[in-house]
Amino acid sequence: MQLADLGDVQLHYRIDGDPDGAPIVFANSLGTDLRVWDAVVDRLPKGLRIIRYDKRGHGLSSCPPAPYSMGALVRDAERLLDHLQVRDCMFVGLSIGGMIAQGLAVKRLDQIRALVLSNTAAKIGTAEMWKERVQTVQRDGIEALADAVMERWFARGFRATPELQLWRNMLVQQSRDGYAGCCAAIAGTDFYTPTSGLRLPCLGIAGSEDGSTPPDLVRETVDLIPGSQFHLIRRAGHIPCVEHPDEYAERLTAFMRETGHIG
Ligand SMILES: O=C(O)CC1=CCC(=O)O1
Repeated sequence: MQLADLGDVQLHYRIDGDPDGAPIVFANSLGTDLRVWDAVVDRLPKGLRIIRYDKRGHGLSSCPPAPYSMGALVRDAERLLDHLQVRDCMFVGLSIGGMIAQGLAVKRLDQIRALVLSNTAAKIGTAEMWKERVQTVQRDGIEALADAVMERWFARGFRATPELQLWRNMLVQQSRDGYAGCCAAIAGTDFYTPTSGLRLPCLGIAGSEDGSTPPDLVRETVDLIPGSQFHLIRRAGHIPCVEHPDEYAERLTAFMRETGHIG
């Protein structure tokens, strides 16, 4: 558990695995922290340098005043990777983390050699929808959204398990300002044109029951990058790394082998 002081923001990050291994970086979604990757990290092959971080306003990172821009979130990731001297990583971005991944790949191809765009899109929702969400959070807190968010995050079967409450707790314990700040960043993001210009190995991952970024939307985004692969996880919502870590880690590992990221 470490903190990178980037001046205007302090980012909490964690590194597991082999310090000299091939780097894989994970960026999580709105209202979550780096614990969403715990089960996947446990299932990855040995010998990787596994880096996870909490974006601004989330987890144990600091929370600058909202709103945030996508440019700021991308710059945070860029500065963190420079701070850690990361080059040629595989970058796995979940939802808003996948938007950060697209922005970073456009800006710093020296840092990223392959992308995993999980449950994300070039554009998510409408500006109006995000504006309403910001208003609700600022007025009534994250708790007011939590039940609806659980329906999008997880498929029906998982929602019936006691584990659901843990993830609901994680959501409502996030900072109200940090959550609203990131909603504003998503509202202002449309990466269709820049992402269309990307040329690097890309894997899209979608959940069959994802209520936030349905499979067709994920596929439409990864299809912007020629040669991309697409993997659908069945009986999964928006956070399949939590619901189906075995399948998720297997697919990541296969992609790392196919792209030569690991031997
Ligand atoms: O809360 C949701 O709808 C899920 C989500 C959208 C963008 C993101 O990062 O999470």
